[in-house]
Amino acid sequence: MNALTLPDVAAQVSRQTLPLDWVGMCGIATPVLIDGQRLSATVDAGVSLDDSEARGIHMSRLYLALGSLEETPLSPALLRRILEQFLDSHEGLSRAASLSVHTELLLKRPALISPLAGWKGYPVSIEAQLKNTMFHVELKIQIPYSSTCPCSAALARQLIQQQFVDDFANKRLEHAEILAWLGSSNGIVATPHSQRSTATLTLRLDAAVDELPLQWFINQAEAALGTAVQTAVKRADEQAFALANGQNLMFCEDAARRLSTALARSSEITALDVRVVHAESLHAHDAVARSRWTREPS
Ligand SMILES: Nc1nc2c(ncn2[C@@H]2O[C@H](COP(=O)(O)OP(=O)(O)OP(=O)(O)O)[C@@H](O)[C@H]2O)c(=O)[nH]1
Repeated sequence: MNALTLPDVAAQVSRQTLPLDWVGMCGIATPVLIDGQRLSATVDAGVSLDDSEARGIHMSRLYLALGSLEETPLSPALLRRILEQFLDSHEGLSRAASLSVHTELLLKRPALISPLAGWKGYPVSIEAQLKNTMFHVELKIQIPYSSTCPCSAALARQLIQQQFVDDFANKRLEHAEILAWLGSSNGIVATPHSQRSTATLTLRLDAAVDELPLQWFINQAEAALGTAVQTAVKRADEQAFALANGQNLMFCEDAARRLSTALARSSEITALDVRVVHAESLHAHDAVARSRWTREPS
């Protein structure tokens, strides 16, 4: 038996006629090339099935079109070429195609003070769509950071003041005694709560952008947030981190506003969705804020 005699169910007419919005494969394993790194990724690839009578799409044609992902650096142009192959190989069946690449970008980050550095992983998804010649790319990036509650800091400061009143009431203030008190556990009788937090940025790239500026967006976001989580840490780095957090108190609302304002200045994007999650240590639930923004067409 040769290939010509193999039954082809996809080519049959469907008994139920109904177009489908999306048909494809999710979780295809592949290497991808981003910023000179060869990364392990999973891909979701699909097309619409607009021919309501066609039994199925041709999944092998989508799968084979993904071959260039392991050889060519990932870019909007490459994603577009693959999506065009999806549609060319489904002529008469499909008018829309989409491709999502999920991976983790690894960036080496220096310590705050010591000459150390370490790797940090940033989960990213690159999602491309082609429909009626309209092509667009969205980047989804997750960025971990640290946040200290401003309300908790104010309440802790008040308790420290109260302790000072209790310990020094009706006493002559001696510099050496106060210095020693500040270094004791009474001098910091309460501490504000802080938490590891996550910002998820969804950015729609302007059609003129011909690269994937993932690192640039991550750097912009971390600069806006101010207290990125660290990699290699010695005591000097931990002390600098404690100072940075003390000078950078923020509610989830503050974090969402800072990110939205910082990224709205970027001409590379036409739409932005910022979602921040503060995994509270005060509560068993999270504090969450969201900001969405779309550039008006000029
Ligand atoms: N459409 C469809 N295909 C499926 C599904 N699950 C598995 N497949 C298989 O995907 C394989 C590849 O399909 P095709 O691309 O049509 O393969 P082919 O007919 O050898 O390739 P062409 O000659 O290019 O059409 C087939 O063996 C299908 O059985 C499904 O749910 N839908």
